[in-house]
Amino acid sequence: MEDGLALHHIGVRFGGLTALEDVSLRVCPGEVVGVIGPNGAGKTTLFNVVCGFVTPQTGSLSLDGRPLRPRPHRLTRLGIARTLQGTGLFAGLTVLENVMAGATHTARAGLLPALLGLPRSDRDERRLREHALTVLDELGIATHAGAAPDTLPFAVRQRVGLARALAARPRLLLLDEPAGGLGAEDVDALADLIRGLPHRAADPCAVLLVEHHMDLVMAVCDRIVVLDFGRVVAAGPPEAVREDPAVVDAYLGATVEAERSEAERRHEQ
Ligand SMILES: Nc1ncnc2c1ncn2[C@@H]1O[C@H](COP(=O)(O)OP(=O)(O)OP(=O)(O)O)[C@@H](O)[C@H]1O
Repeated sequence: MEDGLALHHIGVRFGGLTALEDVSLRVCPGEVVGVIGPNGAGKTTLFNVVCGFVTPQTGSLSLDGRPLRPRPHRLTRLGIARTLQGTGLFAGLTVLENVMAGATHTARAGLLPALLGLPRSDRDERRLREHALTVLDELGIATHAGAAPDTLPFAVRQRVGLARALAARPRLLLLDEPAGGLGAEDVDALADLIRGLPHRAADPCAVLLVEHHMDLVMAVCDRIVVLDFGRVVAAGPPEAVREDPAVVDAYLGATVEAERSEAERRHEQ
């Protein structure tokens, strides 16, 4: 039995442009797997393939060894949840309601009983509310349960987005640039949180992390896949990937170069 998510030889073209070519990767239960690469390397396209926003022209996906054809609205039923860049929270709902919205598919009663206010939906709602509060508590933001998201600092809103995804009790969480817009201290706290996700006592979940932030990826991932021009140029544990000449060339080299130019620019000022 092949547990977890696997991408097999995925290829995506947009007109004449090859966004992904022959990309294979696997995320097993208990793992945090990172996808990094320079701008335009194909990270977002890969994320969109797993979410079902982009259908690859070649290759296939599987979940626990069974063929997977992801559709964005069916992901949570497959045990997959995602966060997107930014927080994407509903402004008209409280923090708690936003998190409950992440788990509505687990409610046994359908929408109609809920609209009619029938007793079974009351029970469902109580269950959802309790679970949402537990997740908010786990993420250290339960005190904000009654707040409107747009009154909260970005780092808290970002956690609410994460809580909403976790409320769906996923076995696999897809994170798209979760460090975007966070300060160094918040990135450290996020790293601790991500590292713990596969080891949660209730609802442990593996993580696929697509991220620019090199320090975060190096700190939390068991394995890293490096893309460049849509191809996998390196894959392995962080310490091996960090040393890989292809990575230094494709990604770290570019970063070091950019940092050096920035330092020189500051020095000249
Ligand atoms: N919908 C689209 N139509 C046409 N080209 C696209 C589309 N989406 C992505 N591309 C192109 O595919 C390539 C890969 O883009 P992608 O956004 O996946 O890279 P990325 O690694 O996420 O980059 P970044 O770090 O800048 O977000 C790029 O050349 C991009 O311009």
